[in-house]
Amino acid sequence: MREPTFGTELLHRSMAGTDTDSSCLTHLSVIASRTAAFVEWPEWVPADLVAAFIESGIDRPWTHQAAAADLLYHRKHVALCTGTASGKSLAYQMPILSTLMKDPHSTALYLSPTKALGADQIRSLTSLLSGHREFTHLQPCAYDGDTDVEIRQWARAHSRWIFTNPDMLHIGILAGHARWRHFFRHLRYIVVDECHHYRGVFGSHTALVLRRLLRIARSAGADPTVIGTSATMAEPADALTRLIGEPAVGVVEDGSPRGERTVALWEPDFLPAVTGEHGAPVRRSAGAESARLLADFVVEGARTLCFLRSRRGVELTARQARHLLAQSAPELVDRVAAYRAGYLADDRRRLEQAISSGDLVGVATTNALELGVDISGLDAVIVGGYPGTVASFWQQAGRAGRQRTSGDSLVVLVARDDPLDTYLVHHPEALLSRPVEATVTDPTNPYILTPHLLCAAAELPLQDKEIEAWGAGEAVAALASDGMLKRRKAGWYVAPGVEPHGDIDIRGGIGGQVLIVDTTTSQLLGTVDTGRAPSTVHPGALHIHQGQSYVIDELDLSDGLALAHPEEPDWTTAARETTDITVTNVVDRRDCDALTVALVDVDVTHQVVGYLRTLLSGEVLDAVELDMPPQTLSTRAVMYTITPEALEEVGVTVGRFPGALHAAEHAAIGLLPLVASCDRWDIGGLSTNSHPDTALPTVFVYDGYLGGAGFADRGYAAFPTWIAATRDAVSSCRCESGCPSCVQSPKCGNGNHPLDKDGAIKVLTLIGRRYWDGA
Ligand SMILES: Nc1ncnc2c1ncn2[C@@H]1O[C@H](COP(=O)(O)OP(=O)(O)OP(=O)(O)O)[C@@H](O)[C@H]1O
Repeated sequence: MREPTFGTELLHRSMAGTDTDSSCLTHLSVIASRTAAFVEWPEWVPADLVAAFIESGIDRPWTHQAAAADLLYHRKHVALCTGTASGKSLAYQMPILSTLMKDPHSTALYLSPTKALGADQIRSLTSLLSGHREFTHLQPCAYDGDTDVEIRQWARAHSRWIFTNPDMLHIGILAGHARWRHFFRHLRYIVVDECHHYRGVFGSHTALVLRRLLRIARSAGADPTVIGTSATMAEPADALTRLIGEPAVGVVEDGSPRGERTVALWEPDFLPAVTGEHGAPVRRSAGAESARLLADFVVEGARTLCFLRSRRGVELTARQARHLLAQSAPELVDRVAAYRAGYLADDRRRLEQAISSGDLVGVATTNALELGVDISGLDAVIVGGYPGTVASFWQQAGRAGRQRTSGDSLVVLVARDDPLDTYLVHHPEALLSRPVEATVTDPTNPYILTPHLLCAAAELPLQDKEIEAWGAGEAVAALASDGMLKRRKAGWYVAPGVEPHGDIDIRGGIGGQVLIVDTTTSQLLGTVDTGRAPSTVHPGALHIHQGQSYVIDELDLSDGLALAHPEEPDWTTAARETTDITVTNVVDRRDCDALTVALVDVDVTHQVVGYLRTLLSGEVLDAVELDMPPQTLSTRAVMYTITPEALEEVGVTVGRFPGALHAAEHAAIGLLPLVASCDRWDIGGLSTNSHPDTALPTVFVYDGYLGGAGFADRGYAAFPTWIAATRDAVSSCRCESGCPSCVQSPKCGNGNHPLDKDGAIKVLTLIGRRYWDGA
């Protein structure tokens, strides 16, 4: 028998003497520890800098740090992909600080997807440099939405290492690059931290912002080298190459030490007396189960981070854990807290210190603490609900075991009542042995590319060879015929009066924005893009802002306003919408006799018809009807058709077509995130007995972004894997005739009716077989 590990012992102790059901544990595995591989400091690092590193506690670099640093120093773009807490910062600090010390003009730019992470990096850099007069001229400085106007001016004139994010780079730096001429002329390094974050629409926008950055730096006479870092990046060299549009070298051999990590997969049991939609059984929620584990671990003295998907989930889980502790160990109640986005930097720092010092033993958090935060001494991580990607799962898992002594840790994934989570806790290899997913980006999506072309032309005239390199010939021709771009001798210019930068929301919105306003205080709570407003901020919708709940009173799409008031109801809402699809173009197709699978361009017309109010226990409270205007989205879809004869042959009679296809569609939407790094809310679907464009039983799964964010393309490329996993998920679910863990969808426009679970298994089996037969 295997020796008990730190993790198994902790789990065992926590479960002993509680009513926790051990049958919830579906899998347990142990990832072995690893010892450090050190090398000497590269000879090009100045002695003063080596002394500063040693003083900060780093005696020698690990192998991967020196390898990546050396490549970067010698002007090769590097993708560094090594584990969490493997000291990726040192890998770029070495060459950047060395060059900045040797060449008094050179500059560097650091980009992170969040402001908080940039602030952490500056803090650790400042602490490294403090007390060394020879570094005072480096002046690292943040330049983001929180930076005061005077500091911005100062930073432009004096800072040699700017810390910013892609949003600010786009709107605040590239848009006014003339004011940054000195900085760009000497730009030697660009750090793109936490690269795996740049996926989907945000990734495509960032890829174009980076291309614009490189061309501006080059036109100013510089030739910067890029390092991209991540603990969880598939094919790192290719991923960085796609992101910056230039070849990069990968460094993946990890020389840092690692403790033993025990991973447990956990499926909460069905609740005995509760039923959901159409009488379906309901499982205990991932949040409630996570709170129970959090309280148990805290009682055992294990410092634990518990990740939840929503801010509200964070608040509720912390509250519930404290409530449980009040009964069993009241002295520990105040050692548990909630952490959510929206905290000020100082509060966040205090909280991180309280976790590091052990004053706080348990913290429930959103993914705000997932990225690169260096908190030491954590023993356990609870992942309350699969976070959507394997990459995120490992990022969250990697927050534990960061202490240098043993570094042993326990990670528990608690499944939500949803097909993907169900699948993963019963197929551990699909989570634990699968490489992290490739980041899906598509910078040639014309809806994303076109506005960036205007920005690029406004920054510097566009050259034909750049247009070719960006694959932008058609988009430029369209802009020219619309009179937005004009050709002159020096290249393409924007037409007078065109100011394109403000029209881009690089976090995903394409098109207009709806402002969400609290009518009791007139405070702006946030924005949502117009296309998504009817399904997210419809009247009656629950909206969460920084952990506070609001209920929407009114949505005015023409004025771009959603009005809300604060309220703390004990229910959540999910919009119900109907969908129509028209196929506008077949991009690729594969005919396998009775089955056709195709990648198609489509126009999707949505109409929100109501919403469902669900109690936090999972019980459905009621369904409310709504009449919202229809909206059309041009995007990409994966589509399959099956002949009626083939369906009947496998025992799905005509009367069962709608339920079988509908259930197969729901489950496939739930499982697409397995093959494309997306969230189930990024995609939608439609199934029909006979579609006007195909005259056959047809299922569509479409990308929820204008022009597509690459998710449907990925589903098409991985179609057989995706369908096989979907079939497995549905058939391994223990419910009788369909539940949220397999074929029910939280956003179904038809109230999850009709659904035929057995029919779906037959359809999915049939597709899998025909696809391979047609191979
Ligand atoms: N060569 C080294 N020897 C000892 N300690 C080191 C070494 N390099 C880095 N460290 C320490 O390891 C810790 C983690 O470093 P860092 O935060 O840079 O890791 P990371 O790889 O960026 O982590 P994540 O991916 O989780 O953000 C820091 O406390 C750092 O001081």
